[in-house]
Amino acid sequence: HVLTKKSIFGGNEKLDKSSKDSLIGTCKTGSKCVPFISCPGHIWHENKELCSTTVSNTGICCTTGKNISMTNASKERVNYNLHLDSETIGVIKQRTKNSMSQLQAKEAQLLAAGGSVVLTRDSASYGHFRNSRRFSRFDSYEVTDAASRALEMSLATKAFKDREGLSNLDLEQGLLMDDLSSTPLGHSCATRPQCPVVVEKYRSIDGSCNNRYYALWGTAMSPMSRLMAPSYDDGIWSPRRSVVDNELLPSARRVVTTVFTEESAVQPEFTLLLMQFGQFISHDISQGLDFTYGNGSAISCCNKDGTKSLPIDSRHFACMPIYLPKTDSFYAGYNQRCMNFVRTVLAPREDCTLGYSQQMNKVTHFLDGSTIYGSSADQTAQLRTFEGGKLKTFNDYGRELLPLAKNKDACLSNEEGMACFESGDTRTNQMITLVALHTLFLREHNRIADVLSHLNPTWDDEYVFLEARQIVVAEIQAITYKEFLPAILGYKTMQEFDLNLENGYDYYLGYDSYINPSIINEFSTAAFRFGHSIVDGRLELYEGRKMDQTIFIPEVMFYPSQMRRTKFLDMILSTLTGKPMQAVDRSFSEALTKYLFRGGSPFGVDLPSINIQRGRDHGLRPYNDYRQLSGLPRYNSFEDFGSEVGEKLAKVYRSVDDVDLWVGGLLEEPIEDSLVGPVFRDMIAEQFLRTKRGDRYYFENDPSVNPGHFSPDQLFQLRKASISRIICDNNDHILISRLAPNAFRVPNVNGNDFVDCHSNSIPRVDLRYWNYA
Ligand code: HEM
Ligand SMILES: [Ca+2]
Repeated sequence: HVLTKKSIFGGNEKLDKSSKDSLIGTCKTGSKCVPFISCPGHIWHENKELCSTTVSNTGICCTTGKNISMTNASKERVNYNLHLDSETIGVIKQRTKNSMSQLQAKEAQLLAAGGSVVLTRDSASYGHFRNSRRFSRFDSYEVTDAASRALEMSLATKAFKDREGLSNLDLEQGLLMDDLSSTPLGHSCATRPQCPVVVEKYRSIDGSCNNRYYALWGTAMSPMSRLMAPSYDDGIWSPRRSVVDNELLPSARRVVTTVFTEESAVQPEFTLLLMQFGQFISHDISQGLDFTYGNGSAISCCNKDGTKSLPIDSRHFACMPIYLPKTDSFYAGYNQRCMNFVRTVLAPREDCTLGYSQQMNKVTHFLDGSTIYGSSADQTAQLRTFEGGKLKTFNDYGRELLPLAKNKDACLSNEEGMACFESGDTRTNQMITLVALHTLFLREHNRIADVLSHLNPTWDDEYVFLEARQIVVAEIQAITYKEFLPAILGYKTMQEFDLNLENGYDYYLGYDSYINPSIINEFSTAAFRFGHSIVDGRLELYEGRKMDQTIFIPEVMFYPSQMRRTKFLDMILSTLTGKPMQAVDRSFSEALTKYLFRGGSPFGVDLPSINIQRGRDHGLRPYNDYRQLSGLPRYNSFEDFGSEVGEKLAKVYRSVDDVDLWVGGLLEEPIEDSLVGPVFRDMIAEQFLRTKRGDRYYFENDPSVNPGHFSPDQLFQLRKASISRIICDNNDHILISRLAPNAFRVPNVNGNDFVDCHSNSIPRVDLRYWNYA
């Protein structure tokens, strides 16, 4: 019996049934059995045909793989074409222009008035804003320009919607399909990259032209994609409201203090390194930036002392401050009633149509080491030495650290003797354990560059750089799919979604040019933020057996100077690989809920509240809608969440259909051997499937797809890559000579026993297979 693997996505490769376990299932010809989430457009189809994706899991027969998102009500969709004639466009254009000038005039007015409309550097909210740091002045200009063009299109959509009397549903269904590029509104559209005619052997730095037909897919500064159309009150950008009476949703902070706790419970199987690697790769694939004023300064939405939010007409249009209840168990003690929150910048739609707003992803959507190399040619150039293919380092008395940041704003303090680092990602200094990972991969690049130069003496700087980068990216991908994802998702899900690496010398044959590799908004704004629950607020550092210190993490956020202590990196790595992470549950360290980025002030910001608010900012639909998307029954009452949590939810939300995605997802029971519940599991698995199947340069792809493909021998080597090997090869060799073979798992449990770094149990990627001389 022969199944067609790629038929639904356009290809027609024949596969033997026995070759892929994930293809168990019987569907009519022309359709494929996939997990529900992989087939969004069809979930709501009347004649849905069920099938089984693995022995135990139910899926759906799917005839299209295009990422079309429809809402529940799409059955009632009326099919009519709207024509944007030149008169209509003229009117819209004029209205948009007026609205834009009004916004600009107001901004200027706010800035001129001064006072509390700009954040002060000493506040915790300014620490939060540091996560939005632009790389350079030019970078800042580019973001602002793209964001304001996108905003223009949103305003144009509003004008059109009002004029034609359209409903929100019309917008959700993407009814406005006319390409406006040749109309007067065209200048607001995304600039389409010019792709080289000759095939490029290496992936571009900004991710452009990865897809041969959709050059923008996955490119830095392009919009995030979505599983489902957004839920906005106006159908365009204003935050959703309660389904009960269209009143405001409960304060995000009130949800946090009512539903979440701050207890510490360890996850005994996995180490803190799993947490830290998770943040590292989340930074590789996603970064939303907050709006700023045109001059780059940080927007404040609260008054100076935080006792109230600024009135709507005297604050920036991107303000969405978080209301802090008078009775708040923590912030009330500091008389705080307002937490700053600024909305994410928008990106022009790829297809130059009118429609709902879309959030920009600042970095390349691909898992391509952009945290190391940057997401623009400009940025990469500043990180390279242009000698021997290497990246710049700061040589601190013989220890190679990340280069020092020139930007005074990159850390809390950037004085003489302190340290503050530069890398391909502007969030590096946020966490000292994150700095440690960046340092390891920087050293790995330079280590590989040295070996390659030695093996191939005729190669010039450029060639060594590109080859070393390609190997480092392959290692990151191998570690992610071989070690990281199985820990998060469990082996069954890895199989069901076809996420495992191929074996031996085989190429992966699943690339599909119809798959949009872009980051899914629901993934980065909710599902992958499950990681905030596994953070431990305190890090115990030891020098051998001697206790060195306990770090309360807010003390080292944007303050990584201790990296300069000789034994510090090794101590950090010992802790990351030796101590268990926290459990995935509804409990968060107070380091994140009370003291985040506090710097010198007595209180910080609350990350869980920010996550909830961010979900509303990005128009994420309520949790229940995504249950349906995953093929699960909707919850009808709060009780369905379990009686204890249900009661808590009922205290804050007025309907189960109001519960925010991030909240609902975290409250789920983990399924089978996975760390997360079914909805988050589906979203994470679907994202990493697209990240793999939609990346032409994915390291296992074959020569017919990947112009920079590896040889079978090289692939065989790359599949040996492991996070333990990366640490063994790139630590300071002062305190670390032994590690467990899988450093994401707690050592000395289930055979994951410490071995010497020279042992074959932590295999090496043998670079002699890159000898072309
Ligand atoms: C010490 C640990 C961490 C800190 C202090 C931290 C802090 C933050 C902050 C401040 C944001 C931006 C929030 C916003 O304004 O919306 C953020 C976003 C995010 N975090 Fe974390 N985080 C940590 C660890 C993690 C981990 C372990 C993961 C995943 C395994 C993770 C996944 C994410 C994701 C996916 C985003 C959204 C990125 C984007 O699209 O902008 N974080 N985090
Ligand atoms: Ca990337």
